[in-house]
Amino acid sequence: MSYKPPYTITPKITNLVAQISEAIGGYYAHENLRLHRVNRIKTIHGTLAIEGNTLSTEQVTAVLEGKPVVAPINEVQEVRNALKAYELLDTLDPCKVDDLLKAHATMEAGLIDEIGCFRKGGAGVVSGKTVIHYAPDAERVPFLVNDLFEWLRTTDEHPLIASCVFHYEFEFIHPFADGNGRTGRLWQTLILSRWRPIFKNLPIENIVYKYQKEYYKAIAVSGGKAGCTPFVEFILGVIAETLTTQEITRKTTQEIILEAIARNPSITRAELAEVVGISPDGVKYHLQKLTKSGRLKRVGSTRRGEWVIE
Ligand SMILES: Nc1ncnc2c1ncn2[C@@H]1O[C@H](COP(=O)(O)OP(=O)(O)OP(=O)(O)O)[C@@H](O)[C@H]1O
Repeated sequence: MSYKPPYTITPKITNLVAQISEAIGGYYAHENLRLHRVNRIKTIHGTLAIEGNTLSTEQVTAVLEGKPVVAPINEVQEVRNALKAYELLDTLDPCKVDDLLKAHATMEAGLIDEIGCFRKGGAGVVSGKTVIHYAPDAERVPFLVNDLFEWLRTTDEHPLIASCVFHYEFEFIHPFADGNGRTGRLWQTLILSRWRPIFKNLPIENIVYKYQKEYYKAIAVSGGKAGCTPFVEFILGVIAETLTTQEITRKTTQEIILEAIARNPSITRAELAEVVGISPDGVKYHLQKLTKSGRLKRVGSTRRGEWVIE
């Protein structure tokens, strides 16, 4: 029988999925280059700071711009690698194990010997002097990872939930000698970006960093029969907070109108009012503005005609 990770859909999860889905509808999927850059820097800073990298966002920016930075050489290398790994987001297939290995090789280039391959030895997570997680034996790792990817390929779970479950299960397996946190977070972003491209631009890692203690706790209290329910709730909360607190581009009313017209050029004013959530008079005002500025043209009669986007 194929593997199914244990978790429960709680009311909190359902509510967060609804809240995030609603919020995401108001954001641009298109690239805004300045924000893309700002948010990518926040992402890289956040995901590396969780693991103890000391570079500031200014230093991460300098590395991105190819400027010299006074900092430990391996930390600068971590930043370079993470920047390259996040640049791969458009080309990686979230359901391919080979692509995971490729991402890991990029994330760990020049830092450890075992790059782009599963660990050969034991692994664990240590807090102070205490081992808080003993990862499964190395021989089992390829099978466990394959089972997890098979689940990801075939599940009809909502991507918001599936990506959190994947993230937790991945950290539990701890497939690599190092870089499990960074690669797991990258993979969740990858899965989410295939659902809504805006996720490439959302610095979720930055908010995870803000709640680093809670992130570790959510992993620690997950597991057993109850599965990763607490972790799913935690990460969905982080995504919801990212959507409300970070600088991301909101769609304007006119952009929503143009999108609706692109889908249906004969859409009526009343229908547009429904889509945008404003009055028909409000729609009229925006249609006039769009026509005046040359973005939109009416062809044919008022009743039977169509809109043409210029
Ligand atoms: N109790 C736990 N069980 C499993 N995984 C955990 C637990 N607590 C934390 N983790 C995960 O393990 C990650 C740390 O693993 P690992 O050291 O391989 O990652 P990393 O990206 O290389 O970090 P570092 O730069 O510190 O080496 C954390 O970021 C978190 O995702």
